[in-house]
Amino acid sequence: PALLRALRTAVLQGKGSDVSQILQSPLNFLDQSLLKGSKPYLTGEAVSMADIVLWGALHPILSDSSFTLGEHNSVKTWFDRVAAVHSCQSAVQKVLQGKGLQAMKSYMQRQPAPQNSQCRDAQPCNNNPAESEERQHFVSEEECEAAALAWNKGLSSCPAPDRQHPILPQEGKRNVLVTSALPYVNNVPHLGNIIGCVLSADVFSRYGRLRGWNMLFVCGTDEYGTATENKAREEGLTPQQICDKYHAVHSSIYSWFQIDFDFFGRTTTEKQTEIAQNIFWRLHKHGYLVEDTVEQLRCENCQRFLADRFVEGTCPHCSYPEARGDQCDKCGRLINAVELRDPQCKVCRQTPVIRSSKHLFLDLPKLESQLEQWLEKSTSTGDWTTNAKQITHSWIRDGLKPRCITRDLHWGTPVPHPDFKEKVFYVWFDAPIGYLSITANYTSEWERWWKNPLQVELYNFMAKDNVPFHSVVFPCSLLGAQDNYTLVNHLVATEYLNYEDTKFSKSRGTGVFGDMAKDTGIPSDVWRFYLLYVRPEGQDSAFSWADMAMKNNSELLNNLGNFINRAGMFVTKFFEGCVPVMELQREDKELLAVVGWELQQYIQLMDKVKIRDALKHILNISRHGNQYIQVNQPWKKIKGEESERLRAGTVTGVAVNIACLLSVMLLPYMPLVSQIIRDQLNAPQSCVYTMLQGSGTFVCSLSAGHRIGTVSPLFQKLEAEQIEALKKRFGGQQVLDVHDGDKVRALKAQKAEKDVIAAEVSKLLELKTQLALAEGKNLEPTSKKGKKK
Ligand SMILES: Nc1ncnc2c1ncn2[C@@H]1O[C@H](COP(=O)(O)OP(=O)(O)OP(=O)(O)O)[C@@H](O)[C@H]1O
Ligand SMILES: N[C@@H](CCS)C(=O)O
Repeated sequence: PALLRALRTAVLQGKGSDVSQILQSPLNFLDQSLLKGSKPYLTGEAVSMADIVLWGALHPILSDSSFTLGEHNSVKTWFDRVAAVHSCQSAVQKVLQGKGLQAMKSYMQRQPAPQNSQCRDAQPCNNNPAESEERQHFVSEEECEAAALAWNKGLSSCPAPDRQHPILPQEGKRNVLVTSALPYVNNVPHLGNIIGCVLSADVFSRYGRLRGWNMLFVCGTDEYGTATENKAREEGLTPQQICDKYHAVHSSIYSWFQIDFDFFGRTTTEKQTEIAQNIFWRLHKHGYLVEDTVEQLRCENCQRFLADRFVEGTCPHCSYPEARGDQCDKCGRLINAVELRDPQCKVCRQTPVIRSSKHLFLDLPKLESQLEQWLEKSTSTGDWTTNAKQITHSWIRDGLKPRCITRDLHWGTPVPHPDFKEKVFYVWFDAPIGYLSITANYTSEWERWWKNPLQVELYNFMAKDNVPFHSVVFPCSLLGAQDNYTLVNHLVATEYLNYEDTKFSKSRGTGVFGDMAKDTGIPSDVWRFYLLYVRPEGQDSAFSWADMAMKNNSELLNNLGNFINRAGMFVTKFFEGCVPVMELQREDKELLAVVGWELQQYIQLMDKVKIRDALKHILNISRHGNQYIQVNQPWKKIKGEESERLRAGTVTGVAVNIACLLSVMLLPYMPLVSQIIRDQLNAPQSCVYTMLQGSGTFVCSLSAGHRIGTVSPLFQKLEAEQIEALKKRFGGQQVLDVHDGDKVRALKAQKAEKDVIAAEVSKLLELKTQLALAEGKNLEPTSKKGKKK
């Protein structure tokens, strides 16, 4: 980063004279390293890759006549030595073509402008090896002293917040109600579903608890509607059986991912019927429901109206050929099923016909001005993600239309109106009411959360496709019901996580699914870490096996794990397991200030639910820590004279305290690893609640004399072959699983025609062959085992 700044200043701004100052600190560091190493090259007696890379990077600046190396004699000698290498000389010719620094101009113009201005122009800039061009905080004398003062205060006796159920809003507390979108109960959740809703909400809830807020985190399965009816048909089970089966599947996957709900419920309950019908009658009473006759698709073969997910066809907006009857997966637009081009019944693939039926509509246009008033307040005072604001804005801009809230189905909350008694509520009218009914199943005092907007702050977590239902349709239901409901204050929507190069899809079986993650043998904390590292914040992102291995090996193993393990091992090996006496020098105080600054950035970002960005600051801290250990070399100093041993002690003590801080910051992301670190360090429980208070303070939590526990490595390397094997094993299996386990069995259970079953069996065999080929297995002739002669 310092070099990029120097180049920018010299090449684009023509301020060559500022370059020495910008590069001073990294060049000091390099000079000292060369001096200490007393070797001709960076890593030893022979020129290495490190020499070539660093020399090549520095060459344009250092070889420019306007720049003088001043006191940096070791750098100068080294630089000239590498420059004498023949291939380096020819590379210089080829790249700079005799134009010197100006040859870099077009390259520099293509580089993004630095975004973070922590390190102001003309100030010395430390080199931060983080991936981005992010700058380290430049530390003043006052900041160093303030950091040392704060550190010396140590832990306060902050009491652990109680988490006694039922959790209810409390006077004088920040009462935070967190929901994550209720996943449909029609299949096993994939990694996209997990990061999009439950995992993000979990991280924020855990963080809120550490901040001492009074948090309630509720979620549950969304069980009504065509998704369930379809699945029941496919599996030859009743909708209730499907709900019971997949509710258990979801619960067990979330518990493996350590999603710490206060309550995980479901929507098929009496409370749901009671509350949904109550809201319905209130809307009816206040005149926000209108009747209309609508044209609907009906499959004469199946003898049913084809609502929502029972029908597929070409999207009238973007021509995506597999759009559903309620929403297009590609453009995200909501669709009226009769508008689909070439519609097909999803069950029998016949073309449906159009029939009319009488329905009830939520009168959104009548609620529009109330909605806009509320939206203006909520979006300006709360933390709505940019996509949430944009999607909502585009809905309002296009003008609201009445929305049908009833369906001709069986599996749903019954519409209580006598003229519509054959119908049920549309799942998107019903599902968000699930948040209320699930809370009601948790505590009879649920209204203290849900009818208490002055005392409660509501955060809704979801992915982008769910936004309009949470920002427009559901708020309109609640506003129209006029019962002082708590409306969303912070709508947090992710973009999509893609699988390698394609979209995750439950119904299409693409991607890695929750149950597979468990079978990989990779710990759930590592899955959490990687998903949060690539959380689609601001733009779509992608899960990639190779990238997961790389992040595990570089960030977790080499950076974070390495630092924490080394810090603990030094205490164990050199100080008999007791934290040594620390006498802080300027360099240590500077580190305390830098770490404190990273901690404050983390808190500011987490407060704004920038979960992915905040994680980078944890990794920055361990990078600073590694550098600090590397420069100070306590393993050497411990063998020196008294003053050196004291120095080794200070460095070890500071490092192990940073490790303790890291365990606290990591808790929302990797709860198990966080606990293991604190167990290894035998850290006092109060450290968890002290350091994240206010704007964040890095205090000494393991003081001299503190005895730590047994230290052991935290992470394991993921080998390339292992990842390749996992990719093959899990990459495309879901299609086969669904096919194998469900379809053929269901057809047999339904006593389908022989040739229909035979067709499915042959598809299944084909898939098995493809899978075997993908796994590199030899193809055996089909076994005749068990066949009757
Ligand atoms: N790729 C994704 N990345 C992030 N969140 C997602 C992704 N796909 C779905 N979600 C979110 O997960 C939740 C469940 O979505 P849903 O059940 O529609 O999953 P799906 O894979 O799109 O299913 P299907 O393919 O059957 O439509 C919703 O909150 C949705 O916004
Ligand atoms: N079941 C919906 C969310 C309802 S809040 C979905 O999974 O998209």
